[in-house]
Amino acid sequence: MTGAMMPEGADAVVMQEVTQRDGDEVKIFEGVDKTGNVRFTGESVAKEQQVMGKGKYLRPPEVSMLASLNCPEVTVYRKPTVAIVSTGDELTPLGEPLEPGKIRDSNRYGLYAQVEEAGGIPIDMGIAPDDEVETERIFRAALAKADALITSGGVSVGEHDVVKSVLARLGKINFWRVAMKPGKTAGLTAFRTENLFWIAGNPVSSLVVFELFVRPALLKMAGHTELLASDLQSHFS
Ligand SMILES: Nc1nc2c(c(=O)[nH]1)N[C@H]1C(S)=C(S)[C@@H](COP(=O)(O)OP(=O)(O)OC[C@H]3O[C@@H](n4cnc5c(N)ncnc54)[C@H](O)[C@@H]3O)O[C@H]1N2
Ligand code: MOO
Repeated sequence: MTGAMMPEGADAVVMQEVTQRDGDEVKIFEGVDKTGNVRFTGESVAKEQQVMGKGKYLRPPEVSMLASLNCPEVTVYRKPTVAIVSTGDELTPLGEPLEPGKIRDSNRYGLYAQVEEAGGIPIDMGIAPDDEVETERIFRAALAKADALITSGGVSVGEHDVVKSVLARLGKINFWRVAMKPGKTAGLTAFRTENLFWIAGNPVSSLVVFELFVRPALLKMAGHTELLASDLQSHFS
């Protein structure tokens, strides 16, 4: 009877597999330590012991622990909503035929998956053309419903690279260009309380810049205190 209260006077339990019933008697074939197979009140969590603190990530074990302590509700951070835009007239979404000179848009789908994996809620804002007015309209629409924006492509110095001038109008450019490769054209604009991350169009840049700059920011927005993967922490220290 696993889980039952100990009968009065008993202080250990023998597993029934090592016993044999013989009328009113029980034969026991294996010894058991005093208090063997007994769980005591307060054994896993002592009275007034703190089981988890602020900034703790609620994974399945934490949820199970909260349930065992009869905590049906806890205060949590809201998951950040993150709008994702690909920019460039050459881009073709999935499912459409690829015309000569066109490139399949892969960043938007990769970034979507990265946002989900980092615990955010992605909002797909589609592809913005190489046109300042339309790009600004799409960015503003995105920021009306998201806590952050990630835009890829059009951030270099070419005449079709309209993203930088739109982002300069929208807010304060905190940085643009980082001494790394891939990803050297990464930048960050602050708009009200929202962060706008700009990433080069190169698909490898997109993946790497997200991991280095965007993921830690999203984790911070979601209340996490450990922002860098352990292998990155050791690399930076
Ligand atoms: N004069 C200079 N030219 C370039 C420089 C520089 O410093 N000076 N840096 C180079 C580097 S490094 C990169 S990276 C690119 C970054 O420029 P952009 O962000 O403006 O990138 P795009 O031209 O828009 O795209 C680069 C490449 O990636 C393709 N792309 C764009 N978006 C997507 C997408 N959503 N999915 C898949 N592929 C995408 C795009 O078609 C281009 O082939 O600038 C260099 N030039
Ligand atoms: O340095 Mo560019 O930003 O490859 O990718």
